Amino acid sequence: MNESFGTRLRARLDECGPLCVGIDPSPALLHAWGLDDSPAGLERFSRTVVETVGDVAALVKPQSAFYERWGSRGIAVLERTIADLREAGTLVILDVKRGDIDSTMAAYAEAYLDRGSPLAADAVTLSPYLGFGSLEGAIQSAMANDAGVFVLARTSNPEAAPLQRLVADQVLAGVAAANAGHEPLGPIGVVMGATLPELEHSLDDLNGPILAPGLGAQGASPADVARLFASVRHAVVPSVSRAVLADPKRLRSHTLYFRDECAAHLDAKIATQA
Ligand SMILES: O=c1ccn([C@@H]2O[C@H](COP(=O)(O)O)[C@@H](O)[C@H]2O)c(=O)[nH]1
Repeated sequence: MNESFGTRLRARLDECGPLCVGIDPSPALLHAWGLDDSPAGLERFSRTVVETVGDVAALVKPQSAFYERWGSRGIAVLERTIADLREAGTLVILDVKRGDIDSTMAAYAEAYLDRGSPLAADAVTLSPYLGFGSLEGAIQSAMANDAGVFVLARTSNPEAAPLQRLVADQVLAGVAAANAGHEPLGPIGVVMGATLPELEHSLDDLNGPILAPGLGAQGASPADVARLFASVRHAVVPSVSRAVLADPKRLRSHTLYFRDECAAHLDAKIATQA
C-alpha cells in the first residue's frame, strides 16, 4: 500500500515549503522565452520549469489547456512533463477542472487518477457544477489510487463570486465529509482564490488542503494568503504561474522569493533550504 496523497503532501510541504508553481506555456510566455509556439517549444519550456524548480516547489501544476491547444502532440508533451515531474519527486496537480455526470466522470478518473494511465497525476482539479455528488466516483478513485482531487469552491477570478458564494458551503461540507478521519490531511482539497477580498466561509472542518491560486499576476500577495487563511495556514498551498514564469533567468530566484515569503507569512518551517 502506498502512502495517501494527504500524507505525501504533508511531507512535501514540510520539506519544501508552501508553494505550488504552475506550468502555463501560453503563446505570450513562449514568445518571452524566445521559444516557438509549437510542441517543441512547449517541451523545452516544461522541461526547463521541471529542472529549475522541481526541487524547491512542493507541487507543480501543469495547466492542461496550454497543452491541449496542440492536440495529440501537446498531450504527448503533457504526458512527458508529468513523468519528468514524478521522476524529480515533485507532486503534480494537473489543472483540468473536469466535471460531468457520474459515468463520464468515471472515464475522467481513469484518465487522470488511475495510476496506470499515462496522464495520471498526484491530484487533479475538478468542477462541482454538476453537483458535488457527481464527483463521488472520482473521489473514490482518487482514494483507491492514493491520489487527490481539488474541488473548485471559490475561484480566484472576480466574476465567479456571485455564483460560487451561493454554493461554496455545499462544496466545503462535501469535502469535509470525504476527509473525515484522514490523518495528517485528507486527500480531498478545495480551490479558494488568494485574491478573495475576504474568506466568507469556515474552513475549520475541512481537514484537507486548500489550493490558493492568484499570487502575483492576479494581484494577491503572500500577506493576503496569510490573512485570508489564518485559521488553516498549515493546509494552504499558494499557487503562482506567470509571476515566476515571466523570465526564465529569474525562474528559480522568483520561485524561492514567493516560497520563502509564503513560508514566513504562514509561519511554516522549510526542512530543505535551497
Ligand atoms: O481559481 C483558480 C483556479 C485555477 N487557476 C489557474 O491557475 C493559474 C494561475 O496563473 P497565474 O499566472 O498565477 O495567474 C492558471 O493556470 C489558471 O487557470 C486560477 O487562476 N484560479
